[in-house]
Amino acid sequence: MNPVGKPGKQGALMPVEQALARLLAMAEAAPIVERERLPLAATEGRVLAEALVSSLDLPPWPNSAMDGYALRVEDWKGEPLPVSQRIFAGQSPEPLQPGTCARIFTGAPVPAGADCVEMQENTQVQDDQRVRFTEPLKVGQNIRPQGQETTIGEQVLAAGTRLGPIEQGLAASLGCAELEVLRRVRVAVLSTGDELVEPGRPLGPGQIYNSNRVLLCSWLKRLGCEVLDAGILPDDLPATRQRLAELGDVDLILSTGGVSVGEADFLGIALREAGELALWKLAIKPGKPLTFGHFRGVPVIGLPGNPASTLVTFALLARPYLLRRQGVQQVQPLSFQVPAGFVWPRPGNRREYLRGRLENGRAIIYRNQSSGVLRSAAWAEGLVEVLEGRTLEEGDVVNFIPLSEVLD
Ligand SMILES: Nc1nc2c(c(=O)[nH]1)N[C@H]1C(S)=C(S)[C@@H](COP(=O)(O)OP(=O)(O)OC[C@H]3O[C@@H](n4cnc5c(N)ncnc54)[C@H](O)[C@@H]3O)O[C@H]1N2
Ligand code: MOO
Ligand SMILES: [Mg+2]
Repeated sequence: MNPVGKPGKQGALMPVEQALARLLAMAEAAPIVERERLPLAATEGRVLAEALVSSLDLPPWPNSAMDGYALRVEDWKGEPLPVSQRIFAGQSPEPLQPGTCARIFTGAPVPAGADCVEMQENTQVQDDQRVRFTEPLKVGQNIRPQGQETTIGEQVLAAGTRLGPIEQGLAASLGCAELEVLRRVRVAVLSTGDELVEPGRPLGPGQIYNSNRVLLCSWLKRLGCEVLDAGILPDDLPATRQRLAELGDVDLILSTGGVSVGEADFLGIALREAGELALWKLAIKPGKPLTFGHFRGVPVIGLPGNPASTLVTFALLARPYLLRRQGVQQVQPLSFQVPAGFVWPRPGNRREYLRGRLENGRAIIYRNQSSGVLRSAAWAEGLVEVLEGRTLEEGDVVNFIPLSEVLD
């Protein structure tokens, strides 16, 4: 049952669902609970700490959905009705005089005594300014009743809701100037690898530029996290231990590289020796050596260093973990089924997440699916999921996960 193998051993691969379920359970066991009260405009991307309960009826009073005339349907007997008042949005009308109608505009309160609004296009105004109604009238028509959207005391948003423009707009419509949100998740980002050089510096022999660092830091910020950029860590066991210990005051250490079985892969070893390793080696491609554990009680996710592996495992595993730490329930990206526009002749023992896009309603994939090729993801619109053990003919149905679903 325990999937965690020893370095160098080809242990059993853990299915992706099982790994995700374990990660989410561990996230739930370490929830972020500290809160802060923020001005509404500053809550974008944050998570509600408590349910948002309406303190008013919305709309607060019946109001007109149209520009036209308010009347009591019973009063219309075929004889034109005189106009007894004009009501604009923002005004407070008098009760409607029996036997009359009121000129009314969209959003204006419907006067007491009126039970119908007719749009002006279905009326004729006589020379004497009385109004004739040209279509049948119905009680309630074009009136937005009090509390139609929300009534006092109703829960409008649940705790754990991520706040975006729509939720902020909804909170504003209820008059909330501030919201109680969870504090940001603090994530330390570590790039491991002796070969890494930051962009802007010359490349020496054997060196490559560090792309994972900016990719993850930007992505985490979009997810509302507080990012501690912990720079590059050399491939060295004592240095790895020391750096992990230094990064204590965070909710998560997120590193890339150094999790496979090479002689310069030290993250997993440091966790095994001085920490605790909970997950290692998943049936996912790219991303097999994904590592999860704790170092002195601090959760550590070690994403595989290949840039496309970093991207896929962050999207499908680390992102849900981070969101669930904040109590977010909807952590899995929405996806849909499309016919494959490619052939997949050889079944794999890992679930593949191919970088693909849609063309004429079919999923096509980037020509080079190497986990080192980040360009595949820049070209792609989504991840095409190919299950373990499957082959595909053109037209077979595959699951497509839009990248836009995981980027924030
Ligand atoms: N004998 C085996 N070798 C490997 C296996 C295996 O099962 N047996 N698994 C392979 C798989 S799958 C993956 S994925 C990689 C993962 O390796 P690590 O996570 O240990 O990462 P590194 O070895 O440190 O680096 C891999 C690759 O990625 C480049 N890299 C690393 N960090 C960055 C960065 N910040 N920016 C850009 N590129 C980065 C690095 O230079 C390597 O090319 O292991 C396979 N090996
Ligand atoms: O699983 Mo690795 O990410 O194939 O390259
Ligand atoms: Mg390695």
